[in-house]
Amino acid sequence: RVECWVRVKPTNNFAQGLIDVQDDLKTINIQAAKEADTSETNNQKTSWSFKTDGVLANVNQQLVFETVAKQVLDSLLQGCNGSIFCYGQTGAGKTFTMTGLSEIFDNRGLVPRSISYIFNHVQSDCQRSFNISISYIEIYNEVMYDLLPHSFKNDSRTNKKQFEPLAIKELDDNNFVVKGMNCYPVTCENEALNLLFEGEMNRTISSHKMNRQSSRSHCIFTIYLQSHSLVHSDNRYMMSRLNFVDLAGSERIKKTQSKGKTLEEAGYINKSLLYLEQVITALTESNRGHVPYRQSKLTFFLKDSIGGCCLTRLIANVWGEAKHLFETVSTLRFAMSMMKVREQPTINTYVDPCMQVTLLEQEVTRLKRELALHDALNSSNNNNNKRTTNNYDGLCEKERVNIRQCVKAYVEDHCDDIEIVSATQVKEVFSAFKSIYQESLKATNDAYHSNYILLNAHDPNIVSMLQAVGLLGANAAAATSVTVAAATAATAAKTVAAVVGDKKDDDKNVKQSCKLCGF
Ligand SMILES: Nc1ncnc2c1ncn2[C@@H]1O[C@H](COP(=O)(O)OP(=O)(O)OP(=O)(O)O)[C@@H](O)[C@H]1O
Repeated sequence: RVECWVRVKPTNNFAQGLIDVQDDLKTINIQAAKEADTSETNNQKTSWSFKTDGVLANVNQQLVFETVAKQVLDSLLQGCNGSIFCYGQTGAGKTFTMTGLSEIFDNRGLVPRSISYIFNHVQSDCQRSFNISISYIEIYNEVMYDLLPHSFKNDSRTNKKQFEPLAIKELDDNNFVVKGMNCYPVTCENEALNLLFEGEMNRTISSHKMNRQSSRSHCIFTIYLQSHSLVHSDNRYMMSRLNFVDLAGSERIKKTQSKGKTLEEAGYINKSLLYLEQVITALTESNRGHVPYRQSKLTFFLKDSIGGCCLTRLIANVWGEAKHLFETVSTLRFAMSMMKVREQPTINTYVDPCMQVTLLEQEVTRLKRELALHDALNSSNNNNNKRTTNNYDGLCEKERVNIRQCVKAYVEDHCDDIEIVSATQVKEVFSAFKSIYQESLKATNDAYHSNYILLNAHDPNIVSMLQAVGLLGANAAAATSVTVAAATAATAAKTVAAVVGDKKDDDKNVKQSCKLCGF
């Protein structure tokens, strides 16, 4: 299931006694006080208990990264899709968690830390090669924009009209593309960070009573990874992507006192968050077939990014003051729904079409060669070029034994032909010849060594002894190589065979020689 973590924004007015984080650092109990603004939560209910995956209170950005993002990143590098959401009321710290503060290095958020983590990993991985690219979009007032349009280098945001709205085009039930969305390849951490900062500049931000720099849109920063093995030359590759979803904050108009444009924005924000909630609810209902993804751009875009095959994490940002108790309860309720969404991350493996073509071409060439040989063999066997069913796979054990028996029969002169119908068989026949030859060579050598010993023909004593017994002529001493085999000492050598140059002694001579030598 989807994991949900609660991040509590530091405040001097923490609602002590109303919000109680248990020792397990997972359970949050909330008790509404009379004076707290809880009128809209539930008329009857005044206490709640929420069991989450963990509460991150008074923790630094690094710990949030390690707790929430690391596992998703490792899985991304393995080829699984992932999503990290920040959800919560306006001003609760979503953007701080996601992007952080660029002025202070230690305050950088999940996105820059993740970029750094990914590049560290890919640069030290000698097993795979990676291609990384980045896109950054926002959904503002139910219209989708590219925060990194082609002209972004010379064009900072002053007016939304400068940006072309993007449209989602459905390819089939499971796939869609965002027409016109740019996806930039990046080769190092700095390139990726530059894109993040460029996109940040283009985000729609307004000021209201609860946040001077309130994001008025849902922003989705996506890192795409494609990787090939450097070790195995196969045609498969992996593709995965990770969405960092910084949702616009839900807000109560009464509190933010939004007017005019900000009021209109708040309407869109609240409505799209409601649609997101409906999607989450539908995903948790086991027998519900239809999930209303199409109700908003946000849910449509995130269709395959909430649970399912995608490893999903939610950070529920809360502002733990008594006056925000209603929003805290509502954020935690959303987290509870999200925790019911099931997930089963899967590795996205694809076949590289170019490599597939190369491999198939190689296979065709091999088969053509095989076929040509097959035809040649058939025509020489007077088969009128008629092709028989051919097996291009390796031979089975039975076929190998058969071929070996045929070759043996051929070598021992029991037959005149070996029937061959494929190149695989030719290979096997050669291999059978080789092994039969080696076996017979070994058998001959073994027999020779068990019956004879070798004498050194350069040893003058041996030479003069052989001359004395008449096995060598006087001039033969100059022979470059003399091999004399004598019967083993153990059996007192009954036989001596001597070969001097091309002179061969017959058995009778040998026997006489042995006697003379005293063998
Ligand atoms: N954990 C934190 N530590 C320090 N400052 C924080 C923390 N969380 C939030 N803040 C500060 O609170 C203010 C509001 O945070 P932020 O803009 O991230 O909220 P938000 O949830 O994104 O709001 P909105 O939905 O309106 O965009 C910022 O000045 C931010 O620096």
